Amino acid sequence: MRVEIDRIGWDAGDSAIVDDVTATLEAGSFTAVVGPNGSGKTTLLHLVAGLRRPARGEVRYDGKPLRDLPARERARSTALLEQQPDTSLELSVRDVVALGRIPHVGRWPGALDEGAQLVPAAMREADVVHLAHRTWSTLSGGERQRTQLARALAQQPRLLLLDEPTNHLDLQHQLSLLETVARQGITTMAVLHDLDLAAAFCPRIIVMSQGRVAASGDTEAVLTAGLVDTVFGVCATVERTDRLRISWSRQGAGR
Ligand SMILES: Nc1ncnc2c1ncn2[C@@H]1O[C@H](COP(=O)(O)OP(=O)(O)OP(=O)(O)O)[C@@H](O)[C@H]1O
Repeated sequence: MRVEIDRIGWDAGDSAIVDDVTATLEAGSFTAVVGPNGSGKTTLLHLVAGLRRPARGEVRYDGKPLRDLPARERARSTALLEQQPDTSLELSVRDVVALGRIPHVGRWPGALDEGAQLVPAAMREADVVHLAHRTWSTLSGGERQRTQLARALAQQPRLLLLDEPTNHLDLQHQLSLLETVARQGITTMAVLHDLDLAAAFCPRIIVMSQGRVAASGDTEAVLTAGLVDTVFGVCATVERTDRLRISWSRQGAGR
């Protein structure tokens, strides 16, 4: 799915939290959204998901204004992984993953029948097969994160929106989660704090600063040492070896 974000804005009281943001997510592309704390990344993700309605501008899915899409169609096409999924669920991991089928079948436990093939496949992809019978509330943060990814994959969305998906994950699982997402070929937008991971996995990037786009486009062109200093206030080294690498050295002068 191709997503156009066209001059969108969203306010809280008198403050513009997201302002005049324009970007395109090409079909099948993987885009990182980076920026300092409070720069509007999660709000932007929610606007693209349709959880918030822009006060200005519009979001289009394959050319159709998101506000005109029926809620069911939007729920089928878009999967959102939130930062802090609910912790009080008493469902098993397999049941949580099967919830991903609800937008398609519209009922429970039909979601489990219909997902007979897709649910285990998604669990294998996200490395949670061994947790199938564990209760959600007993999982570690990283196990929850991977279970939520399996739920999203079981949904077979056309747009995947991830809010800090590598939060809580050990290094091996950070890499495997991003590799798993990248090989799906689904249009994906992920809020990431780790610039090196964004550089390694996301060919496209949107850099947010104070609610606006500070820079966007091809990650290799956008992520320069100067930009990292200006936006994050950190001295960084950007190298192109086998891949684009970002390493920080110390606080910079930019902010
Ligand atoms: N409903 C709201 N009312 C008032 N302020 C809000 C509201 N939602 C978000 N904000 C403010 O808007 C700013 C952007 O929030 P947002 O969560 O989008 O930032 P972020 O870039 O995702 O931050 P972080 O990296 O810390 O997760 C923050 O200062 C936040 O406090």
